[in-house]
Amino acid sequence: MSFGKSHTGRKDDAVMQYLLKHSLREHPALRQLREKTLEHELSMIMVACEQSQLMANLARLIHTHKAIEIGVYTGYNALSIALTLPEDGKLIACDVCEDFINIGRPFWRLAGVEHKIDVRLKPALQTLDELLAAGEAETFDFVFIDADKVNYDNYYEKSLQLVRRGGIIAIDNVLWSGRVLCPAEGDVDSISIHTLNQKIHRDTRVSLSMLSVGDGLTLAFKL
Ligand SMILES: C[S@@+](CC[C@H](N)C(=O)[O-])C[C@H]1O[C@@H](n2cnc3c(N)ncnc32)[C@H](O)[C@@H]1O
Repeated sequence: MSFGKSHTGRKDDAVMQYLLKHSLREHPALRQLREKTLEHELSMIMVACEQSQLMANLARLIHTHKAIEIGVYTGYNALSIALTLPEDGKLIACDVCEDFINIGRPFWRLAGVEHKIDVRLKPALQTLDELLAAGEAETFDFVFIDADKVNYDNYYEKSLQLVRRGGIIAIDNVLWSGRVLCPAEGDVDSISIHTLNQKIHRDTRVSLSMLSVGDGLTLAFKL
């Protein structure tokens, strides 16, 4: 069975296969969307399924009603979060590529949660500014940051304004396949992620955990 390519070598890793076989509980629409996405040329950018399940469990734990996803791709994680939301809950789904969204939408519909996913097709920073301008500061429970890396710090700062106390900001790719250890000169993505990792470690506005799940996941809990 193939669970995706987000985790390097996961198909050949017997321990990872065991972990997935004994813990993954995918809604049928999620499984179908993952399999459909694996046919896509950029499928390596899809979130790791066990990471998505962890975030959905956390979102449910804190009774998430309003969430934001920054970087949706085909919407595997968007669907996973939407499945945890109450009937009147909302996920603001930020992306710039309609073709990606169109791959996922039929599976959101199949799962009966399409109405909970509010797609905003424009640069995510613009969407976050619009939410702030609309008076939605401190009203969100959960944010997942997973788009262009050079804007990670901007996304983090805007998310801190939008999330309530006790809310969670989850940040993907914080280990960036190990390139954060010694970013090469001019490698702006690695430098941006590493700089934010250093900043969050010192940031007294949040408590945090950095997990090695997927490509590295930081969980920042707003104090
Ligand atoms: C790593 S993928 C997201 C994976 C997704 N979270 C999942 O569940 O599989 C990154 C996405 O960010 C989007 N993106 C890149 N730059 C963006 C921007 N400035 N604003 C919004 N989305 C952006 C890309 O189109 C791509 O779909």
